Amino acid sequence: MLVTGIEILEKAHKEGYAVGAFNTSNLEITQAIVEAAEETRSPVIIQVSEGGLKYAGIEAISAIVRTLAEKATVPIALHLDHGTDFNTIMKCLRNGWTSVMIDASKFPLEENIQRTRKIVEIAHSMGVSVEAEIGKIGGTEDHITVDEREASMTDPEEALRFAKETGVDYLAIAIGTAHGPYKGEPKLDFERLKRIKELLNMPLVLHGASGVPEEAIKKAVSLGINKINIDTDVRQAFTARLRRLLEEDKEVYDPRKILGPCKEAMKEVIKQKMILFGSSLKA
Ligand SMILES: O=C(COP(=O)(O)O)N(O)CCCCOP(=O)(O)O
Ligand code: NA
Ligand SMILES: [Zn+2]
Repeated sequence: MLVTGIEILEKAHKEGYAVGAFNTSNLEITQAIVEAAEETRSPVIIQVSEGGLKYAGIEAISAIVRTLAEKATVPIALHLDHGTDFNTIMKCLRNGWTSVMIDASKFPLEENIQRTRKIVEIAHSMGVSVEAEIGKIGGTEDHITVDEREASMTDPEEALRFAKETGVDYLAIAIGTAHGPYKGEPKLDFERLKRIKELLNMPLVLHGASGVPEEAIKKAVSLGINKINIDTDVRQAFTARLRRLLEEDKEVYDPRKILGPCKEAMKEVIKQKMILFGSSLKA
């Protein structure tokens, strides 16, 4: 069933587990996420980035996700990932999204608070939950120095003020992860996470979780992460299966015979994540 993000994440926060938030931009990825959630009995957040909306068209991808989510027997939220454009966020709200992220983290704190509060007021008036970001979660391609990385991490006291002044439902924090594949091993600042959770006592979001070792994920969940964003690992599962399939079968030409196995490969990766995050059997 289609539910709001806070319905899923409030329970995860109270019971101390995390829920996967997986990006989609087409039918097969959406099917892989929903089937993985059904087979592991997990709640799940299906999210679309602004790039994904451009690729699929907001009406089409909204119809695919909402149709599959409403038929599913596990709770599913439809979430806008990294919403930066006001009109795009409003379009998602008009298209039945049940959760939106306003990512104003590139602005100074005061402006991030103003922009976030505005979206919270509108979304809450429509019964939709809101995620925001404080601190900067870059991409692994960003060439930043160690001090810059340190400076980009979330300041716990600022996070407390941000949460209080915006009314946001769940907060994306920067504790050392980055979008995209990692070159070395990411080092998460667990002390910082622990402090933020103690101060805020609300659902917290980890971006850039693909490529983070399982032990670090488990520790982050034990310290209070409740929503975990995964995109790169699913993309890589799709592409690895595709390459192998075309290598092994030079004759195949039916997209269903190509996309079908790729969907299965993505589903297996997603199921493993759901079990790792502790969301299996929580639906
Ligand atoms: O935090 C994450 C995922 O992080 P990951 O890369 O570690 O999986 N996300 O928020 C997903 C980012 C998706 C970006 O999509 P576009 O390419 O369409 O802009
Ligand atoms: Na990553
Ligand atoms: Zn992200």
